Amino acid sequence: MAELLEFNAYSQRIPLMVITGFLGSGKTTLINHLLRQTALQDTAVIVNEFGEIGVDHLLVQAATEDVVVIDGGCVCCTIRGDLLETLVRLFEQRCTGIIPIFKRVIIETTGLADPAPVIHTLLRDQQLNRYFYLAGVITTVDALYGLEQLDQHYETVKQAAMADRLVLTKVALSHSLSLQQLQQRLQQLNPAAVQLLSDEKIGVKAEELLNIGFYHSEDKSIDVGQWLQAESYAENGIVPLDNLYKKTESTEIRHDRYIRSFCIERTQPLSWKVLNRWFQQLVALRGRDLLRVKGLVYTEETPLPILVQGVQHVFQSPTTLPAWPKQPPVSQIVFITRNIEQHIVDQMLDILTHSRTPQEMCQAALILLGCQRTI
Ligand SMILES: Nc1nc2c(ncn2[C@@H]2O[C@H](COP(=O)(O)OP(=O)(O)OP(=O)(O)O)[C@@H](O)[C@H]2O)c(=O)[nH]1
Repeated sequence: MAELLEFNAYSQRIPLMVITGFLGSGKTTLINHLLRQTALQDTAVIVNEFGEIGVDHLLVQAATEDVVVIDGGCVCCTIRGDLLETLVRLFEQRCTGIIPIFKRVIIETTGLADPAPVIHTLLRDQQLNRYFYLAGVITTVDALYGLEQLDQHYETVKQAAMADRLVLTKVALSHSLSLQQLQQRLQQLNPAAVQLLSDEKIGVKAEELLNIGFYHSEDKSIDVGQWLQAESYAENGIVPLDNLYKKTESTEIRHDRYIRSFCIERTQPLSWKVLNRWFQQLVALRGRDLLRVKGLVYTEETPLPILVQGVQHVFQSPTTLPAWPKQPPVSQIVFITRNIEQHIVDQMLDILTHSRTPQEMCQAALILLGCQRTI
């Protein structure tokens, strides 16, 4: 996390939304629903394989080699080469009038894949960040098989942990008790992500999936409060995660059992150097287990808030925002981790804040190294 980004660059960039979710959890079905709605016209959709898009052929207006233009001006295209290449190519085609001027991009990830590499590219690639920004992550969770998938596939846990919105699909097929249990587990796993219920016939309202990041491109407004939802992490801390498993005798590995979500708060301004060192130690020693980090920090160097976000070992360049959402200013950094406890992360920040010598700073790293790691 080196240079600070100025916020005003955002208004000139195109928002990117990632739709992820386990194999067969309903990503394509959801996208098909969304593309039919006027609120999501002027959207470009990128999928991994052309055949997979399954866009309703009745919607298709024109097709070239790897791009389909849909009624209403949406564009669907396949990843040829890598994601970066595809996005740049789409942007060029948009500028030269080969395809309609889209206002946002949806990227559908493959069901079995870890969504982190896609998110890393979107957060960090400098060429891409000149034209686009990551506006949010939407994760589909199968209401019928979601509980089982959370138990058995760490990818499902990661996909849910990285989400800004969770869309529970196939709700009409699921039993109300298991749906409730799934919602509870997802709430524990990712307390800030709003859960939307969906089914093949109903879908979800496009408006509920727009404006899910801190910057709303539609009206160029900022809403860090709803993006961060720091309060939901505080409430979440009251319920021990393991309580959700008491009713079962099963000894299977339950991947989400090791997920922790919490918010670190400081009312006093922090040194940017200290914050940087804190993130660097966390990333260097446990980057793999930092599933999602989002925060607004109050530093000694500027009266303005600085926004930080990262997924595992990749952080976006920190961005200075024009004003605090509320007074007095306070640093709030939310974490979703695998097997890293709040008190460790909290203690590390305290140690680094009061350290004077390199030996003292090492103490913070030693605490993290000393905590249980294996799962
Ligand atoms: N009843 C019902 N079926 C659904 C729903 N969503 C998806 N399906 C069905 O589930 C199957 C998989 O849906 P897709 O939308 O292809 O899922 P996907 O996540 O895109 O699948 P992959 O790309 O293979 O990972 C299809 O047969 C859909 O018709 C839903 O909400 N309700």
